[in-house]
Amino acid sequence: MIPAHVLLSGVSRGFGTAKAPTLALSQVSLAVARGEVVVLLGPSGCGKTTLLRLVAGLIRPDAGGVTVDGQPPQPGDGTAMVFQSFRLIPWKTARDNVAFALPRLGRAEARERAEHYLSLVGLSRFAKSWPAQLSGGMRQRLALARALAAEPTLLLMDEPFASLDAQSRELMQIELMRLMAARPATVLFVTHSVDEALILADRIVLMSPRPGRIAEEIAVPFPRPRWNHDTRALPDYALLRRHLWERLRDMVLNDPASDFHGRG
Ligand SMILES: Nc1ncnc2c1ncn2[C@@H]1O[C@H](COP(=O)(O)OP(=O)(O)OP(=O)(O)O)[C@@H](O)[C@H]1O
Repeated sequence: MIPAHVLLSGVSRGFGTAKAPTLALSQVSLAVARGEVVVLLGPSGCGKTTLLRLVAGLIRPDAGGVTVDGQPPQPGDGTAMVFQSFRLIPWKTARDNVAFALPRLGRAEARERAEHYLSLVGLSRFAKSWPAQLSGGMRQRLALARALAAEPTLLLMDEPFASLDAQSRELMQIELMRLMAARPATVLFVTHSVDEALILADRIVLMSPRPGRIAEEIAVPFPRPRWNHDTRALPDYALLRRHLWERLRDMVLNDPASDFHGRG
């Protein structure tokens, strides 16, 4: 059997105080193969970000185990993260934002690598621009270039396209798929969007809240590459979309902590 790249075994993680505890994740087990794109889909508070932070080595589980390449994860270590808030350094140019993320390289080599990745995301002309001079979509491309420039084997993406307009979001999804086809990495991608999950994932992990658990895992059968035909026109797309949407809706309507509890 091929060993998993990322492995969570019976992981539980809580926050808060003894009087007001929150069980963010309860008994979560998940194996992610090398090069697989797994999308974590679920309503607010189901522990998606907590799961990513555990895999990044930013926090430790209270119970159970997390390994990356068979070892407890350490921040850095071949793993890159991309967030919804771009987390760019405002006083550095686009090129230097990317180069800054490559501290192990010499200055000239880091700049050269930065320029290469800026060209891959179509930002060569903006290498000397400040983040404030870029549109939202361009800033997210810059954040993606910065993550990819470290040439990670594991990419952790926390709602990276959520703040983009609909058109930029679709273009970024295609961009990500193209980049992953050229230089494969294992990807754990968090989203609230059913369509984003269906377009990007090899496998969708549907999570339910309070406590965060895996409710269902779905292998996404659509052929790749998915950018050169209309995946959404496939009959199975509508079926899967409806199934996921109904499950998410039911989770939200049945969650006493949700504003939508009991409606519908
Ligand atoms: N640092 C923290 N301190 C206290 N509670 C936390 C902390 N991090 C997460 N939680 C709680 O754990 C639960 C899961 O949070 P998490 O952010 O992982 O969920 P999520 O699925 O990513 O949510 P969203 O989709 O809204 O980002 C929530 O109830 C949250 O309030």
